[in-house]
Amino acid sequence: MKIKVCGMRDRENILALESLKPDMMGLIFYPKSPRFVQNSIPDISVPKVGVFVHASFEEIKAKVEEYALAYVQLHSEETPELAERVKSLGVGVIKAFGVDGDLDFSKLEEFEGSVDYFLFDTKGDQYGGHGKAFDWSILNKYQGKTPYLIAGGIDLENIDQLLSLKLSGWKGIDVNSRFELSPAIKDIQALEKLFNKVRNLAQA
Ligand SMILES: O=C(O)c1ccccc1N[C@@H]1O[C@H](COP(=O)(O)O)[C@@H](O)[C@H]1O
Repeated sequence: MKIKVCGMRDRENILALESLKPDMMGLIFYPKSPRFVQNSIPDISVPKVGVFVHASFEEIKAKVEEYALAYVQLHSEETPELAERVKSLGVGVIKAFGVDGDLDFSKLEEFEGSVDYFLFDTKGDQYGGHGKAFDWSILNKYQGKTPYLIAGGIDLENIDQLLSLKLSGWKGIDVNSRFELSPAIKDIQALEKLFNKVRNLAQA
């Protein structure tokens, strides 16, 4: 089970998180986010994911180069054509979809083969980072080939329930605001508890 920690920005906090060896670390390049990254980021061994909302190919390319991103997360209404252009930069692509009471699975089909992961996040009045979970049981209907991550309000209260689910295609979790002490500053001790739960389960 992969663990992505998103919304990082602060140098010391990033270095502390690196010691937990997450599979991916997310940097948010959306100016309206309280986690918007404009500063430099320390060199780390963890693959970095740039999160974009309504960004052009040129903007994404510039950040891929400046921050040595391993993945690009497209978190708004992007087209499969943009996803393919981004992939041609040599990065992995994560395409996010908002989930509320329902999810139109046919919307995913046009991205099959163009992206490395889907990411299912709770639909809300902002693009992400609202800290609310969706009803994960909807993912029992998933029949696609692309592996996916689950995001949206994951915390120490609901992780046991989430980890008890058997969902086809599910490869990881993405955590963010529910582990924050303040915007973009994560509680490393709380994350360590989460990592232990997820990794103990993987060994069971
Ligand atoms: O966190 C943000 O500010 C944000 C802004 C715009 C797009 C995505 C954003 N974050 C993503 O939100 C999900 C889940 O966050 P949470 O756990 O519910 O707080 C995660 O995929 C982040 O990448």
